[in-house]
Amino acid sequence: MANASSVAGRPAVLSDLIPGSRVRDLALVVGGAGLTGLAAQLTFPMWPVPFTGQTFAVVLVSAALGMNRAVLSMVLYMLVGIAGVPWFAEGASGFGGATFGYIIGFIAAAALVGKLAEHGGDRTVLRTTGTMILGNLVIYAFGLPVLIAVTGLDLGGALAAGVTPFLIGDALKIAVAAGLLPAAWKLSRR
Ligand SMILES: O=C(O)CCCC[C@@H]1SC[C@@H]2NC(=O)N[C@@H]21
Repeated sequence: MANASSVAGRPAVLSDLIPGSRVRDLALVVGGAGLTGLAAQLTFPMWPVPFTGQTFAVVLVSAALGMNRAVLSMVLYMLVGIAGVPWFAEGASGFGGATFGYIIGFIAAAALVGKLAEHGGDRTVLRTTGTMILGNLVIYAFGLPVLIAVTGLDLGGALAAGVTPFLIGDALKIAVAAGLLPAAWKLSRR
């Protein structure tokens, strides 16, 4: 599942530095879903939307894996959770619910963050921060309509329940993730 630049011999995203192909890709996809499931259990219960570690995992995994593998990883995360594995926030599973839009948003964010990373959006702290902020905004954009539909909140109420309380925490998660990727590139000297 190589992308254009890794085919040309230059690693496009961090995980291209790992040798291998199919088995490597499978391990990365499964590992990314697993990390997101673990991060979902780092949670601070709030109603109707809990604070969790998921956004940290989503932006980190997406930038490190690139678009195709990241999208597959988040689709796997969603499908396994729908199938009954309790690895959504607070040990939940199944289809639907007030926070299901965010889970769909993880897939869209994976596409955007992964694509931007393939084009160098994870090479400096500043660029990585911008890439990850965009990904986080996509997660909110998918989360809000479902939150409104399921809870009956109006837009103002949904923003107050589903976005505003998370701005600082999500920014801190991005600050950590945005420091890790360029540092890893530097260590790899590529
Ligand atoms: O039910 C789930 O597994 C999804 C929970 C989504 C939580 C959202 S993601 C964006 C925002 N940041 C957080 O820490 N929590 C919410």
